[in-house]
Amino acid sequence: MMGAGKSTVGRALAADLGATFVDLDRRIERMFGASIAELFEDGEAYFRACERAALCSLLDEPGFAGARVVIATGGGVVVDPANRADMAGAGRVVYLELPVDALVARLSTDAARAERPLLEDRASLRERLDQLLRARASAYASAELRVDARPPVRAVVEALRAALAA
Ligand SMILES: Nc1ncnc2c1ncn2[C@@H]1O[C@H](COP(=O)(O)OP(=O)(O)O)[C@@H](O)[C@H]1O
Ligand SMILES: O=C(O)C1=C[C@@H](OP(=O)(O)O)[C@@H](O)[C@H](O)C1
Ligand SMILES: [Mg+2]
Repeated sequence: MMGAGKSTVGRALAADLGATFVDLDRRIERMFGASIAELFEDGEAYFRACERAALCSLLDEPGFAGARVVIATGGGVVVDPANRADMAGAGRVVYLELPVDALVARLSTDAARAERPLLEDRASLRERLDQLLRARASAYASAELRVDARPPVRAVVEALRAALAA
């Protein structure tokens, strides 16, 4: 989910593993020459199409198969079943799990919400996150691995490494 720490933890994990790090949101922005917020101005469906195109282009890159790559996706990538299938086929998919209270705490700044149009203009951040978590529960449950995202970044990275090595 947004705010769980995918971008932060993913970058640190990649550095530890000597792997390439890709933040899919940044790749979408480069590919389409627009910010996430700008892409959402044409509607969520348009953003999802851009997101799918960016994921496919990454997974189809020559040399991707067998490369050491850590990808932090956006939290909504799993809404499209085709993305779920492609990610499961391409690598190990990890769900970073965080209770809604902690998500609210991490997403309460204006900057965090400006980068995440789905959370803008909502009276209650908690209600919106609860609603999205309910809608996405089965998609998140389909991940191969689930890691507790509450501890400090370093501890989450270590837990990820242990889960991936098991
Ligand atoms: N383990 C953590 N403990 C405390 N704060 C964290 C942790 N992981 C990430 N954060 C903070 O939470 C916010 C959201 O993190 P981010 O990596 O952007 O999440 P995501 O990519 O899943 O939306 C950032 O301010 C980040 O510094
Ligand atoms: O969960 C979502 O639908 C989204 C998550 C965001 O990424 P983060 O999960 O990195 O915040 C970004 O892709 C977009 O705002 C939509
Ligand atoms: Mg992110």
